[in-house]
Amino acid sequence: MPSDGKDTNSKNQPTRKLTKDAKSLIIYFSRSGSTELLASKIAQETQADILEIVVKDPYSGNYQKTLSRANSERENQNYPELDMTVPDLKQYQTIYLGYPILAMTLSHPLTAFLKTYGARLSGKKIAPFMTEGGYGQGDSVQRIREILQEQGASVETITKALVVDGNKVDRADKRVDKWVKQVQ
Ligand SMILES: Cc1cc2nc3c(=O)[nH]c(=O)nc-3n(C[C@H](O)[C@H](O)[C@H](O)COP(=O)(O)O)c2cc1C
Repeated sequence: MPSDGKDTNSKNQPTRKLTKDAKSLIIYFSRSGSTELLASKIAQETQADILEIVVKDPYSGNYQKTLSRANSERENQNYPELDMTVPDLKQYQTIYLGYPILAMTLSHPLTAFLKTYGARLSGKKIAPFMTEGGYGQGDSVQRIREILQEQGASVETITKALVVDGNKVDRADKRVDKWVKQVQ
């Protein structure tokens, strides 16, 4: 599995663009910036608002430490505490949900977000997108569905997911364009 090195997105200011009129919102978590780059491409195509998920205790820049933490969070179902405020989301019809695959599954900040705010996504079109290191989407979309159901959110529409290799996001424009058109 490729290491993504020392970098960590937690040192950047969280991205947050919430307007009065947008009908779509991109909600994403990114540890080392690849999912963030993909989210910015989707934002360019859709003019959607953007809400970055921020955790209180950021993941380490070290691959092994992050892997241990992600494994332990999964095994103990002990998901990270978030450090953000979330609006009521009523104005949005489509929610693009973005995350990296960490330890074969949905990143746990996304899990925490859905477990806390999932009910606010009820009745909306959910469009999952992710970056990964070559092992694919794992059970992540299934997890999104399960958690939303647990939260009592109605989940008729989860679109086909966009899955992009984290090292190839800069070359993914055509795929992003095609996927966004399918979602809309
Ligand atoms: C701790 C850790 C675990 C990972 N586990 C997987 C995995 O199970 N499957 C996979 O395809 N990629 C895995 N990756 C690769 C990431 O999904 C990939 O680097 C992703 O683009 C990172 O996104 P980000 O830069 O937005 O944080 C892992 C990366 C890290 C750091």
